[in-house]
Amino acid sequence: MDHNTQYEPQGRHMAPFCLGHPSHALQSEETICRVCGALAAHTTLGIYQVHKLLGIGRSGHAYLAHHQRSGQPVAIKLSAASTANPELWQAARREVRVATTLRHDSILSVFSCSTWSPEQPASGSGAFFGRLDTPPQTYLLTLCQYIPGTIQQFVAYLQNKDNQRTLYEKGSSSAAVLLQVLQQLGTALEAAHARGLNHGALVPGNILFSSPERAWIADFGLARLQPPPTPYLPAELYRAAQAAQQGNAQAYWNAVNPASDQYMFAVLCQQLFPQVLQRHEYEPLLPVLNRGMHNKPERRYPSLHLLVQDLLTLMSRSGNSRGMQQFKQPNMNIDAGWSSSSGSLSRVPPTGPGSSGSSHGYSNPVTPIPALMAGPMTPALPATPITPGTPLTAEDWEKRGDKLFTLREYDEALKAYHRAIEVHPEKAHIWVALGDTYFALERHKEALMAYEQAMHIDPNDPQTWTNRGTALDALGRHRDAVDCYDRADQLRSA
Ligand SMILES: Nc1ncnc2c1ncn2[C@@H]1O[C@H](COP(=O)(O)OP(=O)(O)OP(=O)(O)O)[C@@H](O)[C@H]1O
Repeated sequence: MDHNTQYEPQGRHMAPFCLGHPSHALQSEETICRVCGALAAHTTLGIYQVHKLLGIGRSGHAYLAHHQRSGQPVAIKLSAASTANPELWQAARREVRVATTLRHDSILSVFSCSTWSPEQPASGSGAFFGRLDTPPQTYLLTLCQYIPGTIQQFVAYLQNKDNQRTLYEKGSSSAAVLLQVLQQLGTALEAAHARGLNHGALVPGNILFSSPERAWIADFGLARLQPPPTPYLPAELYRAAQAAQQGNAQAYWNAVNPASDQYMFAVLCQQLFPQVLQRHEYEPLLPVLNRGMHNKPERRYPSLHLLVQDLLTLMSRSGNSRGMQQFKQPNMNIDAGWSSSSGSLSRVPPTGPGSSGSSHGYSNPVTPIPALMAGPMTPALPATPITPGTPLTAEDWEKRGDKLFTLREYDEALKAYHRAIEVHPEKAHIWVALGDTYFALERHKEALMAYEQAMHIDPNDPQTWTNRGTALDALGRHRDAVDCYDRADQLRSA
């Protein structure tokens, strides 16, 4: 039975009907359709009114909703209770928060992740966010950034002859745009891996586009709740996926890792290339993808950015290098650019000793595939533990804080950031880092105070507003939180 993602009701005073199938009749008080499980049109969830079904994924429905006062669009996802157990939900919520604290340009922002039950009053108080006591008929409700473009639209854009001509006139090409997007996705995944986060289901529905040149990965923390279908599932996860299908979702949750994300990324590339590139453009790239999809995880690339780097180098070398020169600029070097000039991520430190002087620049030669195939996987986190030393400068303390945060040693990270702040109380970004750390420890009041201190120093940083909103959400102050998100949006679009 096909569901309906096209229908967007116009009037506000129509008889209630199901957003999934307008023909399904609903009683006036019904919020969820008893036939297909979709929400009724115009359902109000707190201060948002649901307008349209965006799609149905493995674990639930995604909707477009609007903030009732400002009209700001958001995406709301509802996953039914049967998709995960409460402990896993808690873990998912933690991961969602950590993913949001990454503040990566290509990781979808999640505003809140909580529970909702249709029996609760659905309008007015904003009290739809429940606690995780998981009563029956509870849904995991995720409120996140709405990103209108799909991967299908992206492909259609690059296939369009007029667009190809326009890109050509600008000195670019479909290949260059595709690679730019793959690079964004690659850096997002790498940033997540560096924080110990694995995605777990890089399926097309989880790749969104705010413009043809700007891609986002959705559902960090949520995607892992359910295994993806073939061809995205790597062989090493079959058993865990089977266990998940038999009710042990934890098995899949625990089994995903950076190498399995790399596999799925390579599968996505394999699907995209023939649709966007000429055969002579993508054939030289297939060995790279084959390595990314190797049956043995240890034979894949040590990290995803090496895979992207090889794609990039090979594409630049092929006859069709129009628009590729941009990727050779120094700030596209993943390691060197991640913390500052690429603007992609503000707080992810280099992931290993010596990585700041990295040799992973895109202008480097192709990684020799056979030579590395036999090598062990490079761990995403520093192999050597951080030994207590005597850092001399505030910058050292800050770096130490970053590293400890990456290692999830939040208590120690707190100490390090406090030391950095003692010297540099005027640096807003350290207060934000401190706030993120308190947040990771679920010390929400202190997180809020740290974010507010950062805002006092720099009131115009949209990310600080978003983080403050997340802390307020966690403290149950949902209306204040939404005001923060609104302000963040205003600042971003200013
Ligand atoms: N934040 C968002 N903004 C805009 N559209 C979205 C957003 N999130 C999801 N969608 C749309 O809704 C559809 C369903 O999303 P959902 O997350 O439920 O499943 P999926 O991503 O397609 O698959 P999966 O469950 O395997 O992750 C997506 O395919 C996408 O088109």
